Amino acid sequence: MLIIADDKIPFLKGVLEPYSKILYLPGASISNKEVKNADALIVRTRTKVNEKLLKGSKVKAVVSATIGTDHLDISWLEKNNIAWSNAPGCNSGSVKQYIASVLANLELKGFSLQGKTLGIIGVGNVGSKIISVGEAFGMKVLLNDPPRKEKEPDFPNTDLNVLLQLSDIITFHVPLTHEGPYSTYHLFNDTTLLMVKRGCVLINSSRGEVVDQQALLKGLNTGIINQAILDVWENEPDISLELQNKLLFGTPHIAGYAVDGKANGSAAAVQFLSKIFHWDLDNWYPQNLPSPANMVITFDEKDDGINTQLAKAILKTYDVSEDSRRLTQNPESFEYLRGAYPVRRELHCWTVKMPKECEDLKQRLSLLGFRIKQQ
Ligand SMILES: NC(=O)c1ccc[n+]([C@@H]2O[C@H](COP(=O)([O-])OP(=O)(O)OC[C@H]3O[C@@H](n4cnc5c(N)ncnc54)[C@H](O)[C@@H]3O)[C@@H](O)[C@H]2O)c1
Ligand SMILES: O=C(O)[C@H](O)[C@H](O)COP(=O)(O)O
Repeated sequence: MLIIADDKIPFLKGVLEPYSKILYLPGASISNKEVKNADALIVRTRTKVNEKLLKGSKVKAVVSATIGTDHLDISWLEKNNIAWSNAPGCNSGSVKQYIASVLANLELKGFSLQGKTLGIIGVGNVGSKIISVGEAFGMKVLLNDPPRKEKEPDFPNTDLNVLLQLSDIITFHVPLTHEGPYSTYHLFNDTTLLMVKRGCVLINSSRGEVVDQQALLKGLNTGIINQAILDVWENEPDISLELQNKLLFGTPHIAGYAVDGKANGSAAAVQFLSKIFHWDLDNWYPQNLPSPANMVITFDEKDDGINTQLAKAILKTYDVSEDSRRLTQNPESFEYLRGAYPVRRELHCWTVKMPKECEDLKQRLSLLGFRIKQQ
């Protein structure tokens, strides 16, 4: 048996070898020639899994160690009886930390978040975790997810245009889709630009093509949009330098790249194949995940306001401005920066040591997912 695996998926080496021959290849270079004799594929977003790749092969199963599925031609896979899966929710905690870090930076730059409105478009695994980030900073939170509203009549949906008009910060967490009533390709465009509250902040960490970059540029050039933060871009890795220069932060598609998110993705991939090929890895999970040396945060800046304290705690776990700086220095290193990503652990891995009297701060830190130790 032969499995082809993307060589950038961590924690896999040695795990599947007792069950199959494994060929590790760079994701973008996996082609029909290599795949011909494979039984299964383990991919990331960089491998387009479609008829061109799989035609004439004996592949029986494809798994992507990612949340997104827009690189998989699902209808072709299903028509050809090829079992497939992604890793739902795997790095949602990592994206939560990314958005928390963006908000923390905004707070410390003087964009006071208390009482402002956060509009979340797409409220699935990631979007639902962003609600508590907004609430922790004392923001009002509006949600837009028409597919959920259709299935769950009680879902508190805000019409897209209303959300755009009322939100000080708009953040996208939708899948990239090109068809159907809820298609998201260029969901943000010239028309929706005219709906937003003047001076708003736009964040996109979903897929680049959800936001029409020309419309975003127009928004930034005219002041309709005050600041924009992009983790995902049209035409990755060839990003628009004109746009990059106008962003508050631009990062190389790493919002989901905390160690925890990657470990969850690898585990989901292994467990999926284990069930199909009847190995005894149905509950497999990577051991000894790498961590920073010290994951304890001590609070003593009692004079800071509560949102400043929250922001400082978040930035001790992860500062998005550092990822943005690295990409600004080397925009052509987009893929390199992804491959050589430093160790980052999600918020729930960090302990905050704090004085007993700060009950409100404690609640807000808990909303963000921190472990709390009161002294
Ligand atoms: N930048 C990164 O590193 C990173 C990491 C993880 C996920 N992502 C992207 O974020 C997307 C969302 O992740 P998720 O785990 O929350 O996915 P999910 O499938 O759990 O949730 C997506 C939500 O979007 C909703 N939706 C679909 N079309 C919509 C529309 N037109 N308007 C509003 N809502 C709509 C769906 O109903 C669903 O609730 C992924 O598909 C992936 O593309 C990016
Ligand atoms: O869809 C996802 O899970 C994320 O976008 C993920 O971070 C993609 O990572 P990649 O497969 O490109 O390494």
